[in-house]
Amino acid sequence: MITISGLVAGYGAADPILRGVDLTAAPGAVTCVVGPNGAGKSTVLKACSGLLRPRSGRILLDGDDLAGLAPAEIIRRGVVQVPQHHGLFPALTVRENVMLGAYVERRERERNRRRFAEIAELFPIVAERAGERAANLSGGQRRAVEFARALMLRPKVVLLDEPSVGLDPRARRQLAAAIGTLNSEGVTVLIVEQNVKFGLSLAHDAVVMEGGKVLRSCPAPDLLADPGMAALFLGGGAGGGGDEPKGDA
Ligand SMILES: Nc1ncnc2c1ncn2[C@@H]1O[C@H](COP(=O)(O)OP(=O)(O)OP(=O)(O)O)[C@@H](O)[C@H]1O
Repeated sequence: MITISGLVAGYGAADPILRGVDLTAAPGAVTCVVGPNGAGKSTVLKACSGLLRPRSGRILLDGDDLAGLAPAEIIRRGVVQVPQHHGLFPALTVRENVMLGAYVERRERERNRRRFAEIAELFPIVAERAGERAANLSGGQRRAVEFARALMLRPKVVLLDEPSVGLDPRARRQLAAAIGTLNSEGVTVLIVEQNVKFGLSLAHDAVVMEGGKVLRSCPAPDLLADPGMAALFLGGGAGGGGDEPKGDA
């Protein structure tokens, strides 16, 4: 469980982008953060993974405060972020890319080898294309390999920053299946998604952000059914992503 309270964070000396964010990602659930462009959604993930040092507030992982810890320490504690773009090394094989997920524990060779075998069972693409260069994969297949890599250290929490960007509908279905696989491993998933309907259709819980604050937290189906949602997202320029019907995943 991740519990964020009073989180204030920003870039350089400028005014903070996050102005007191409170949100919870329930254990074993998928929580989707939505909101207009510039709301601060990705900034929340950067603070959780240690890429951005919060100015104040707490980010509790099962009661321990992660705020201000170094990224490598946060990974060791069980929180892994899947980056938005260019997550794989194209010249390396699928296997090499997945094994990099255990880089901070690279001396544990035997344990990592066993974990790779488990992950290859969870994600068929990893088993089927293990020896092939990542450059040869489709967009949806790459996302699956990125998720596989994120599982190497048995994380408690996986942070996904706009995973559907650039994917066609078929690849989005593969992505949805891969997120289901992450979740079936008992991982808590915190996802930021521009494609609001797609993100909410995968999620148990929803968090709406605007202007660096949380406007609303509720079950994802409640937000999907809310007629005010379209006004917020279409009006706010986030584009609603209305091409992905609920349940299509
Ligand atoms: N590295 C950075 N340096 C300075 N400002 C930044 C940086 N990254 C983001 N920002 C600013 O922080 C604000 C929030 O950005 P953030 O990426 O968190 O928003 P978001 O809700 O994820 O929106 P989007 O969907 O457009 O990515 C924006 O005004 C953005 O310009």
